[in-house]
Amino acid sequence: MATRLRPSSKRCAVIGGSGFLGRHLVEKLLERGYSVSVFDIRQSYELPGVTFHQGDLCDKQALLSALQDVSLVFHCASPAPGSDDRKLFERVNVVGTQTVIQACIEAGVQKLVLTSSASVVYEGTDIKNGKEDLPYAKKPIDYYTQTKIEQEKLVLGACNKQKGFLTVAIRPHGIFGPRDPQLVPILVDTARRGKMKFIIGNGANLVDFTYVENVVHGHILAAEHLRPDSPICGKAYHITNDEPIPFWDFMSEVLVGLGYAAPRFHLPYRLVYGLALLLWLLSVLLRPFVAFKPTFTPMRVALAGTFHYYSCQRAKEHLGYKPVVSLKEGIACTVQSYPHLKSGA
Ligand SMILES: NC(=O)C1=CN([C@@H]2O[C@H](COP(=O)(O)OP(=O)(O)OC[C@H]3O[C@@H](n4cnc5c(N)ncnc54)[C@H](OP(=O)(O)O)[C@@H]3O)[C@@H](O)[C@H]2O)C=CC1
Ligand SMILES: CC(C)=CCC[C@@H](C)[C@H]1CC[C@H]2C3=C(CC[C@]12C)[C@@]1(C)CCC(=O)C[C@@H]1CC3
Repeated sequence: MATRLRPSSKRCAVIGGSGFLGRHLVEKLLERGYSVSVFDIRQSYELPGVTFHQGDLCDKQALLSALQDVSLVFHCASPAPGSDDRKLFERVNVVGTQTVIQACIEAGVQKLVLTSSASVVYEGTDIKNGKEDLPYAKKPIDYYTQTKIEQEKLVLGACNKQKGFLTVAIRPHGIFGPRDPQLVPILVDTARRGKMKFIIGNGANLVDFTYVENVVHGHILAAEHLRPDSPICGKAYHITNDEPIPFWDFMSEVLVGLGYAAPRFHLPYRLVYGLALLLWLLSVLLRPFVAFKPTFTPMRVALAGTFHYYSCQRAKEHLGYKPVVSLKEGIACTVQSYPHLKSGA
């Protein structure tokens, strides 16, 4: 019988490696001497040292060919959080994650690092310095959050020291940086349409935003600390910039950096939330006749008007985590990386 070679510990796979976070992770892994297989539904770039496998993560056979001789897997694929396609979220985040776990076990992968989200505990109300022992949201704010919860439970529950399959989850929050397809582009689009004039609430709500390189750093630390004797097996870790900032100060710094005016006029939180709820209901009721997507969804209003920042103490103690890029530096690099989004461009 042929003996299966023990996969090299420097050979890894990044599922979702064509995406924003995934690509930054791939670049850092290459810098650190790993060879990388990317598995993604699309191929968005080419890099020496990277083998691309295009496929859907619900397809176990396709996954198995990407996981050959791989000892470490990062799973950071997900549909975009802005979508409201419940079936897609369930298929990719839940069924797909079950398939990833089965494929990892069959392929002899030893470590699986999941990109979860700090929002798994967020219900639309204030969270101040939240720790990992907060219960999962009983009423998740959307299908994205609901399926991120199920996904995290599946991955952490699959950790099995006896069978040599170790898992850990990283919970970042509000990732930003060069090539982010979401935060800065949506912000600029809203500003260009003249809708970024108002501050929702009193503007004092602190929120975590995390520069993408810090998120990458947290993932690699977790992978390298994941051993049978380590306390991190089967656990979740908040990874943020550890510099909570008023939501509207962060938005204003990015806007002003790109040449747009900062929002100035205050609107009461409850009023805006009520209006957003009404608009959302209307958009659902009218969907068969007219398609319109409100900019200020109840989810965005809640994120813009409440406190949601998290403690990274556990990551500091167990992983030796410390952000490598400050918020100020992160904002400067991000603004610089979007010349085409500058006002007047
Ligand atoms: N951005 C943020 O602020 C935060 C993100 N996260 C988590 O981080 C992870 C990465 O997010 P981010 O980089 O922003 O997202 P991206 O959308 O940029 O990257 C996700 C990648 O996964 C791919 N993908 C989607 N469905 C499948 C599938 N069925 N099979 C294979 N690949 C698939 C996407 O392709 P396509 O684009 O074609 O869909 C995309 O290339 C996600 O798990 C997200 O939940 C957590 C906290 C905050
Ligand atoms: C009010 C307004 C129009 C703000 C524009 C920026 C928003 C698009 C972002 C502000 C906070 C962001 C955020 C996420 C997506 C983009 C924002 C709403 C997530 C929902 C992404 C996925 C997660 O896991 C949690 C994030 C929380 C913060």
